[in-house]
Amino acid sequence: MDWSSVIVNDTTLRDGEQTAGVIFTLGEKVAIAKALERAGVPEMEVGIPAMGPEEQESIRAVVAQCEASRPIAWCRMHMTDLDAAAACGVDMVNLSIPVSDQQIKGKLGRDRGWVLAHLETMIKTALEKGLEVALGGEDSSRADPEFLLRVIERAEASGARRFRFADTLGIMDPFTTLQMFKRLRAASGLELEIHAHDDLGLATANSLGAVLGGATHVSTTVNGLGERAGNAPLEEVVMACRNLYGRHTGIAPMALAAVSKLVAEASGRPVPANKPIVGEAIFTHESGIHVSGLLRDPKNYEALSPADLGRCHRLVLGKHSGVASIVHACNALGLAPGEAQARAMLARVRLHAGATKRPPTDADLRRFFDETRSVAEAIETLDFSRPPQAAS
Ligand SMILES: CC(=O)SCCNC(=O)CCNC(=O)[C@H](O)C(C)(C)COP(=O)(O)OP(=O)(O)OC[C@H]1O[C@@H](n2cnc3c(N)ncnc32)[C@H](O)[C@@H]1OP(=O)(O)O
Ligand SMILES: O=C(O)CCC(=O)C(=O)O
Repeated sequence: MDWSSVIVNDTTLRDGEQTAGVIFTLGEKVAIAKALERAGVPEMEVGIPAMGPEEQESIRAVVAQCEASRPIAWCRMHMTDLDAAAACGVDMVNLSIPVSDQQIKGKLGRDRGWVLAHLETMIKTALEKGLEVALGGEDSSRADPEFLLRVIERAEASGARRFRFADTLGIMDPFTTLQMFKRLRAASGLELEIHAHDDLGLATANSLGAVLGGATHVSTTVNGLGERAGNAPLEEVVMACRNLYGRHTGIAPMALAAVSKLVAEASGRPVPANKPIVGEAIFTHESGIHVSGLLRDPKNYEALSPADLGRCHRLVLGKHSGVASIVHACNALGLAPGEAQARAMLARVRLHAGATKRPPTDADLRRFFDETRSVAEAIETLDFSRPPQAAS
């Protein structure tokens, strides 16, 4: 295993499209796949062949354009699903099976013995059809860990190359995920993938826990699309693996913004302004102390390098600005207020922000400059060494 890298399996086109109300046209699917491939995403889940001819057509179209990325189809434990996948031209499937007692009994009406026997039959059949197999353990986080180990052992003996641990309901935390993956890693030589959902806002953290515990692969979706609260966002996983652990994904940070924009438009799910990595406002600063610190040295308030992402810092004026912000904004307009005038302008900026909830425009700032010039001049000529005169 190469512990300096992590392999991303992006499932925007499968779990991402399962977001309620989201649907990609064939053209959008191909465009997203191309963008992911250009960005350096090595694997992508491209859809569910069992859904029928239309889905199969779009899978074939995506497969046809994949050169560097490996397309993977999602299948249930049905022969017909495998046949449909093979007909789509993929050479690898994620063959999914519930592994928690809750779902084995409550969803499939089966028992553990059936799961072990059936996964063996299905993996062997897939291999005979020329399909490599990742066994997807649906609801792994609610499974009995001892049974999970038996599932993985049987999958390995049957010829699967990977086991995917799905936290289907997003109920894990990073610490238990780390321990779980250490245990699975110690027990098996298979590739191990984490598929994390974000119901508790922990999908990225749990994916990192899995990576530290020995996961070789991580499922992601662009902008964190996916069932309910979504999956681990591609952009967060890539940047956190790189910046925190020096683990490379081969995915270009510079490409993340464009992929995010494309998926936001195609999905009709806008990206919140403060969304980590790709949000429009993540490098925008208003607070006086931060702006003053940034102007002295950007490293004072830089979690990520905006340049790595093809971005730059943006400074705006508002209620929380300080004098340094005002002077900087004025200088950019060729204006040079002294300290007293800058303080007078700051009062105007705060009034403006309170009244409009917007930063001042350049024209507003020029007006504040003109309006405060005489006040500032008057203040600057005051002689504070003389006691104030009593009113007559
Ligand atoms: C956790 C996940 O994200 S799993 C992926 C979920 N994604 C989707 O469901 C999106 C696409 N789904 C579909 O288009 C449809 O549900 C289809 C084509 C897969 C199946 O459609 P239908 O035949 O109408 O079945 P329906 O959706 O009503 O029920 C699902 C069936 O799959 C079965 N099933 C669920 N998981 C599995 C599995 N891993 N292996 C085998 N069968 C399974 C269910 O038991 C149920 O079977 P039944 O109808 O014989 O009782
Ligand atoms: O089949 C799998 O590997 C996982 C399916 C899935 O999307 C999930 O359980 O959340």
